This record gives sequence, C-alpha cells and structure tokens, in this order.
Amino acid sequence: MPGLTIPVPFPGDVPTHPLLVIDFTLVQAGYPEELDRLWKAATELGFWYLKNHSLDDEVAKMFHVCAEALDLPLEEKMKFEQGDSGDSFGYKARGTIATDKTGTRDNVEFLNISQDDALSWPRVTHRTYPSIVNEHMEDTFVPFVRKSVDVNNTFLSFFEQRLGLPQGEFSRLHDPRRVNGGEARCIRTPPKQETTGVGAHTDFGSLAIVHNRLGGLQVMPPGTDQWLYIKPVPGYAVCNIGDTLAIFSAGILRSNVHRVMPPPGEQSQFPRYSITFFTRPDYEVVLRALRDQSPLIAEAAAKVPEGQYETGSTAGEWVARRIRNLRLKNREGWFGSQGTEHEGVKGR
Ligand SMILES: O=C(O)CCC(=O)C(=O)O
Ligand SMILES: [Fe+2]
Repeated sequence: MPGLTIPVPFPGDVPTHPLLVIDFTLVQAGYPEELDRLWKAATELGFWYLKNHSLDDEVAKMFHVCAEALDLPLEEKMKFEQGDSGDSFGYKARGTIATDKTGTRDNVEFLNISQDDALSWPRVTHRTYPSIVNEHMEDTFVPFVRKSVDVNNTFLSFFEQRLGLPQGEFSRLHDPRRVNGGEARCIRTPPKQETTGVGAHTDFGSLAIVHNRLGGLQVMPPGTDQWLYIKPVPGYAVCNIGDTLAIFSAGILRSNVHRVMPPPGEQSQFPRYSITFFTRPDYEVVLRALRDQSPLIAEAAAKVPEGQYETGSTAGEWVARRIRNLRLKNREGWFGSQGTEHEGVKGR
C-alpha cells in the first residue's frame, strides 16, 4: 500500500526536537517517576512520545482504510465535505484553508470521523460518511476510537489529579455519553510538495494522539522562533495538549504551536498519511479556567490578565468558530490585517 510503509528513513541531517518518551503501561500502573515525566512533558512543551499504547493493530487498519477512503474520486469525497459553517466532521478538500497570513492555500485533504458517530454506530449522531468508511466502522474505526478514548481518559484522570481538581472533573467535561467534538482524522498530503501542509496552529480540543510514518510534523519550542521536526519513531505515537486543556488549567497544561511541512529529504517523494485522534470537551461545556475548583489553577489564573481564559463560549460554539475562521470562504478581507487563526488561546 503506497505511503503506508516507511519507504525511506527520516534523514539524519535535519534539525529535530527530542520528546520525552512516556510508557503507557507505566502510566496506567501509576509509576510515580513516569507520572512526573508525563507532567513535565505536558506542562513544558505539551508534546510527548507514547510507547506501549497497544494501538498498533488498530492504527495499521486505520492507515489502510483511510488510504482507500482518500483514494475515492474527488467527486465522491465532496459529497461529504465539511462545508463552511464550522462543522469538523466529514471530508476537508485541499485548498480550503489558509496556511499563512497572506492566504496561501493548504495542500492537505482529510477525513474526520466523529467519535460520537463511531460509538453510536450504526445510529448516526452527527453525519454520514463514504460507504468505505461505513464498511469498516466495526472492524476499524470503532475499535480505534474506543481504545484512543481510553488512552486519553487515562491522561485526563492523571491531569485532573495533578491539578488538584475534584476527582472525575475532567471525565465529566469529556463524557463520551454526551455529544462532543472528538474525532479520528486521516490526513493525506500529495508527494513532492514545497509549501506548508497544515499551517502553524494549536489544537482546538483537549488532547491529540498522532500516528506518523513519514516526517513533516514540526514544533516551535517555547521561547524560540525555530521550527524543528518531530522524528517519527516506529511504534511511538506523538501526544499533545490542545487549547481546551490549556484553558481549563489556566495555561498550566501547555498547548504548543505546531505545523506540518513536506516530509524532509527523500521522504518528500512519497504521499504522507497521518492518523490522529482528538479528544474534545462535550459541546455544552463552558470553556473557562476551573479556578473555583483548584487552588493551583486559581493561582495560575491570577498571574495572567483578567479574562484570558474566560471564553464565554461553550466548547461546541468555540470549536465551530475556530473551524469557520479557518475556511478561506469565510475570510475575505482578513489577509494583511488580522493574521491567521493560528495564534493560540486568546480568548476567542
Ligand atoms: O499530521 C500530523 O502530523 C499532525 C496534524 C495536526 O497537527 C492536526 O491535524 O492538528
Ligand atoms: Fe495539530
């Protein structure tokens, strides 16, 4: 299957950023040293490698089925396009969002399958998908979503405990039984690209688990202005914190800026696929720093300008607004004046 195995290794001569490696089995077992390292990763860079996540089989199937789905004729995929009204689920065609302040069009396409639709299958919660997705809901999407939800719930329980929140608070805000924005995403970038794939951004939701075979993902470490590749390591996922956890924790959990560039060196000759799972809060949850529930968060919130982490919006509205603002059709007249939708949490 083209693009799914690693055709050529990641080059040794491009600048990379090391990530802490977190062993999921040790997190589950509550090893204090592993938990300390996870906390360090989540609060300093907001990114870490995850090993022993036991998602390998599910991820292999996802790469396979997603490649087939993205191979469908454009006309067929367009029947499921996410549109310009802020919906995330469905197909996103190439060239529909800007990757920089001048309005350069992106060159990635992706397919987002809602967590709710996978978990309620065959009942539709949000929308329908191409038939190849439906055919593989039970053997591919549902198991991938279930296991990914479990991994992220383990992280959420630990973060809420370390933040001093009441037990079960993050589980309550990310309750899979309520309607939420969680989704599985399959991305494809064509080979031989020279421009940015996914522009600089922070993630809209709470947590992401990214599975990469080819390079391309880059982070800008805090306090620098340099982009560095995150080297894909076979069997390791890359996890990162998104904006909604940064908001709930008044910035204690770090949502760091990242982007996707063409794979480096010889890898650029191949199409790039990536598979991500995003956990997002339930639609009805109001996004604000949870200062009244944790002295630690109250202390952090007191150090930033009043209202910085008070969005006044529910997660459903807030994420939809961020997505709407990305779509080029909604952005006429933006370029040159207002910048991009990529500057992180600024009370939007
Ligand atoms: O493709 C990747 O490596 C990461 C994609 C990403 O950052 C995103 O979809 O938010
Ligand atoms: Fe991202």
